[in-house]
Amino acid sequence: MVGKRKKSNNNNKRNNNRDRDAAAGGNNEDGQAVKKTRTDGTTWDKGTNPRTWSDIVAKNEQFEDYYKKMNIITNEDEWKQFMEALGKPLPTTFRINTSIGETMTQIVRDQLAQVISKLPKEVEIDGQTFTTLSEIEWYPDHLGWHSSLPKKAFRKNTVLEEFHQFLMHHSEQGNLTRQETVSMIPPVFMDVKPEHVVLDMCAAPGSKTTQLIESIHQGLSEKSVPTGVVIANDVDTNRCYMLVHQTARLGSPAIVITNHEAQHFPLLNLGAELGGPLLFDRILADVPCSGDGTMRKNPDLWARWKNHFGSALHPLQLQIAVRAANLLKVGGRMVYSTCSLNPIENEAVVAALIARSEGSMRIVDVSAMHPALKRAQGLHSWPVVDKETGELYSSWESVAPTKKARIHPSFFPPTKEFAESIGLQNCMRVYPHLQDTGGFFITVLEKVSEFPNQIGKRLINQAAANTSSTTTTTTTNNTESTSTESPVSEESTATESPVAEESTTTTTTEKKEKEKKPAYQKFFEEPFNLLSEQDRKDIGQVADFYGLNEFPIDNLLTRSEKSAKLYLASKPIMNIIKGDTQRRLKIINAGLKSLQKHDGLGMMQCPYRVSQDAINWVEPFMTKRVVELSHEELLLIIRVTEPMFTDFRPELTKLFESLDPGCFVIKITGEDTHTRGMKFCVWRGKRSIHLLVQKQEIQSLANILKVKIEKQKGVRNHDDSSSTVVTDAVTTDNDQKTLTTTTLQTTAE
Ligand SMILES: C[S@@+](CC[C@H](N)C(=O)[O-])C[C@H]1O[C@@H](n2cnc3c(N)ncnc32)[C@H](O)[C@@H]1O
Repeated sequence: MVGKRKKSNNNNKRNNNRDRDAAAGGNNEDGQAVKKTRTDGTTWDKGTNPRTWSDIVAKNEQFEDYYKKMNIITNEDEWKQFMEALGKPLPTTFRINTSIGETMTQIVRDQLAQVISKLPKEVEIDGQTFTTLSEIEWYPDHLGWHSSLPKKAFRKNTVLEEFHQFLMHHSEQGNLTRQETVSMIPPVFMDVKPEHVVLDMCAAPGSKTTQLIESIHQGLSEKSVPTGVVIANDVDTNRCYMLVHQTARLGSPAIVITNHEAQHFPLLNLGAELGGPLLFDRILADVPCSGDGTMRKNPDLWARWKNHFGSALHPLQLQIAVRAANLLKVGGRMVYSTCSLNPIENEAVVAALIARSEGSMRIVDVSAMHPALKRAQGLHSWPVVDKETGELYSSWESVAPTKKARIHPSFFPPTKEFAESIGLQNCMRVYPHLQDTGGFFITVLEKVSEFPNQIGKRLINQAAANTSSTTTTTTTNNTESTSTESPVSEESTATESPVAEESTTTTTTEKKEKEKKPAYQKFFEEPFNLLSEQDRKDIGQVADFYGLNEFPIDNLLTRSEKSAKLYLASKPIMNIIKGDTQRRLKIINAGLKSLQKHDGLGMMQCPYRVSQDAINWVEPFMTKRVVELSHEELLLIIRVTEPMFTDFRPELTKLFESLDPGCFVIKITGEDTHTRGMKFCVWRGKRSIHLLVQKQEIQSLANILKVKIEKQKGVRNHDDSSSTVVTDAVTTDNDQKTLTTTTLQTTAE
């Protein structure tokens, strides 16, 4: 009898997992992507024929029936507008990145203004009128933009083509991010300050992460290192490498990329001297969801959408939300968001989290923030639909006992009184027809006191006692405290959820299955380390060579024994590396590769070159080897690839001759809005120079500056042998970009 029940429980669990994976749509059980992406950003399921919008029938009766029953929109006319908007492709939207520094941001703004001045307001294509470019009204500081032009329009005339080039070039350079409007919403409600310690729990592919990093970079002076950090986490290792790629474009010393299940994200004890347990000022829980708010971007979802997708993911979503609440500092803010319209993935999770928090979490009323953002209120009630029969349940009590394994009490709405008391209406629902976007759900929450059964409670109290005590010197040793109060053991009691409850009935076979770890759990990244004595000596040499007088050497990390690469990292990252002595945090990448060794070049005075990704952080500290060039001189370097010293004006020829061989930095001066303020790492060879920038980026630069790159003449290499050696031995920058776009498998650095 018992055995039978176990078997049925296990079957239920397997079915639940299968449902969850189907609902999440993005990954199979091994964490591998089962979706493919077209060049226009839309996706299709692997193994099926890729289809475009013209083949899509934007209709699914089950979908319409379900959401009518859910009463998400009660007005019949509005419902029609909603369905009509859902059945159209998404407009192109983007935002200008501010983390590239004030000068570059202004340059991009100026160029955008130039593009806009040439663009007609509207264009007609095949009898239809499209707005070329308009501002996203609610997005702060005129940084968000919206174009309803279809892709094919860009090829129709030269002005639009120019706009297209602008978009392509600046996204590649990391100066702007193409991102769906609704996806920009959660970070702007997080109110991230530069000194904050932020966790993005389900971060890949990372568009919101980049916004969070921008807030950390906000208002920094040129000669500084950020004081905060964003830890961007994802369970899927391959998607973590997408994060590496996405965040590399921004070049931030304030980023850590980790690979954990968000629901088990470790609470690190950094030791008394480093502040004790690592809790967060801000957490984004942009959880895996059924994604039916993205049907405009992923039209294939129309054909496969099922009414049980939402309930399949609810347990995991709740576990992640509970973990987030535990990891948040008291007084800290978290945002829970999904790109789903389903109340079971949305209000139900928020209500269950608050109920479980026993008053320690509250929903923040943000209706006065960003008033131009059109939004609907959170729902107070909804029915739960039986997957097989379509029957509607209004309460858990009315569910047949045989169904109770799959239908959890937390799927149901709370009582009217509870919903009102917690202000469930303050959750935000963004519908496609409100401002021509996808669909999204966002709730801002605040932690007002410790969570019941708060994980790491003793460590937290101890840290609080340490900070308030001015007389006692603490002797708590990091390893001791972890062994006396292991956050791991607390995790299991803290994450109560239907999924966790089910796992108590695991059979031996299942245990064995579990032991065969899925691919995403294998972890073989090289750890990050503090600098050794030898490294510090080498840095002395580097500092002399580049005149790095006040460079923050204490903010450097290495990764391999050879210390081939030095990473600039903000203080909270340094604290994590120092304090996480047991290496519990599975770090894929941390900080920003700033200096890189060029092995095999014994004749070089300085073993390190500056990395192009970090140029904005390193150059302000350089008192030597920075050369100002004009716009025309940059064009020459791009066109000729390896110009000789003598190709430049006499002063420059002399200057290049007087530099020791190795890396130096050029800064572009003058009034040209395309290039003013740009900085590049350049190699000084024996008689010629060349950019230490990835080929692809040089090509994109050439496109926007309308320069034709000349084929390199072989003879030049013979003339200038050192430059040939240099070209072979010194790879251009952004190794990580090449890595992520090609194999996505090896160690990312
Ligand atoms: C909605 S997407 C996140 C989008 C992302 N925040 C952005 O703005 O680009 C959900 C992500 O959650 C990840 N994920 C799924 N289950 C997870 C888990 N248990 N823990 C952490 N991440 C998970 C998926 O791999 C996916 O990358």
